[in-house]
Amino acid sequence: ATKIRIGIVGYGNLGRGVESAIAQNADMELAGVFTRRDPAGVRPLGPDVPVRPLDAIGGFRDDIDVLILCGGSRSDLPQQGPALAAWFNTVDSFDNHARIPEYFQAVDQAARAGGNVAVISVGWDPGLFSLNRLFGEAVLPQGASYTFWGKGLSQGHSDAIRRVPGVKGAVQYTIPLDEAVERVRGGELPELSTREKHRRDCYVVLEEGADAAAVQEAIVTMPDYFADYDTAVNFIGEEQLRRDHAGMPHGGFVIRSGRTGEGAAQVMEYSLKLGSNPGFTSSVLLAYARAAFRLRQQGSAGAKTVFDVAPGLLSPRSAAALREELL
Ligand SMILES: NC(=O)C1=CN([C@@H]2O[C@H](COP(=O)(O)OP(=O)(O)OC[C@H]3O[C@@H](n4cnc5c(N)ncnc54)[C@H](OP(=O)(O)O)[C@@H]3O)[C@@H](O)[C@H]2O)C=CC1
Ligand SMILES: N[C@@H](C[C@H]1CC(C(=O)O)=NO1)C(=O)O
Repeated sequence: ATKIRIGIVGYGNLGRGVESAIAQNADMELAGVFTRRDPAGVRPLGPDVPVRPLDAIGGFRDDIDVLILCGGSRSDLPQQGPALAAWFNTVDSFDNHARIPEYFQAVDQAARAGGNVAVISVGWDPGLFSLNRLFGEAVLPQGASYTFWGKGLSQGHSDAIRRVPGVKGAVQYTIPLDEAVERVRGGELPELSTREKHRRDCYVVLEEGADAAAVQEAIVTMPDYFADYDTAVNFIGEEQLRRDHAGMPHGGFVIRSGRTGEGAAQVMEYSLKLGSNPGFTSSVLLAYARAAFRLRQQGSAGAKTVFDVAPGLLSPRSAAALREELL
C-alpha cells in the first residue's frame, strides 16, 4: 500500500516531534519540511530530508497528502491555517481557545473552497482533553468538569512570550493550585475561577537593550494567555535557559464528578504524564493526519475538530480489524 505523504510546515519543537513520530507510523512517510527561514539554516533530525522555503509550497500540491502545521498559535497559524487549507489537507494544533470559533470559520471557508479537509485544534488541550470533557458531560449530565494542567511547560504560552518584542528566548510553566485540586478531588464540586486553578511562571531571556518592565507588562496583561492568571516573570541569561529549561515535560487531567439517575456518585478521570509535550502532541497530530487523509478519500471537505472525527479513523487498523481485535 502506498504511504500517506506528510509535509511539515514550521520546524520548531512540534516540527521536530512530527519528524520523529513519522518513523513510528508504518503507513506514513515524510515528503519534506517547509520553513519561513533560510532552509540552509534548518537541520532536520534525519538524513536526506528536503527543506524548502514555505513560499515554494504551492509547487508541491501533488507530492503531499497531508500538511502538519507546526507554527505558533499566537501569530503563525491565524495566517497559515486558512492560507494552506486552500491548497492542502491540513492538521494543526491551534490552541488559543478563545479564538477557536473564528479560526474554525476562516479555515473552513478556505478548505471548502479548495476541496480539502482541515482538522484544527488537535493535540491534548485542545484535543484529547476536549474529547474527555465531552464524554464527561454527555455521560454524566448532572455533574461538574474540571481540567488541571502541570506542573509543566506550555508550548503555546512559551511561544506567545517569545513573540513579545524584546524577548530573545522564553519558557512558561503552568502550576496547578493545590487547594483547588484538593477541593475537586474531595468531591466538593467547587466553583473555581481561572485564577483559582492555576498560576503561571515565565523564564525570559531579553534581547540586548530591551526594556524589562515593558516586557513584563506585555506578558502579564496578555489577553487569552496571561491576563486572567497570577503570572510571575523571571529574567534569566541565555545559558541558564539552555541549561535549566531544555526539557518540556507536562501533563494534567480532566475529571467529571457527578451523580447518575438513581443517585449514585460517579467520577470519570483521564490523565496524561508527558515526558515530552511536543513529542506527545506530534503523535496526536499524526493520528489525525491519518483520519484527515481517509476523510478526504471519503469525499469530505472543510474544517473539522476532534469532535467531528470518528475515532476509528485514527487507527492504523482497518474497521473490521478494530471490531475483531480491539472492541
Ligand atoms: N493543542 C495542544 O495540545 C498543543 C498545541 N501546541 C501548539 O503548538 C505551537 C507550536 O509550538 P512549538 O513547536 O513549541 O513552537 P516553536 O516556537 O518551537 O516553533 C514555532 C515556529 O517558530 C519557528 N521557529 C522554530 N524555531 C525557531 C528558531 N530557532 N528561530 C526562529 N524561528 C523558529 C518555526 O517556523 P519556521 O520554520 O517557519 O521558521 C516554527 O514553526 C504552540 O504555539 C501551541 O499553540 C503545542 C503543544 C500542545
Ligand atoms: N496547548 C497546551 C497544552 C495544554 C497545556 C496548557 C497549559 O499549560 O496552560 N494548556 O493546554 C500547550 O501548548 O502546551
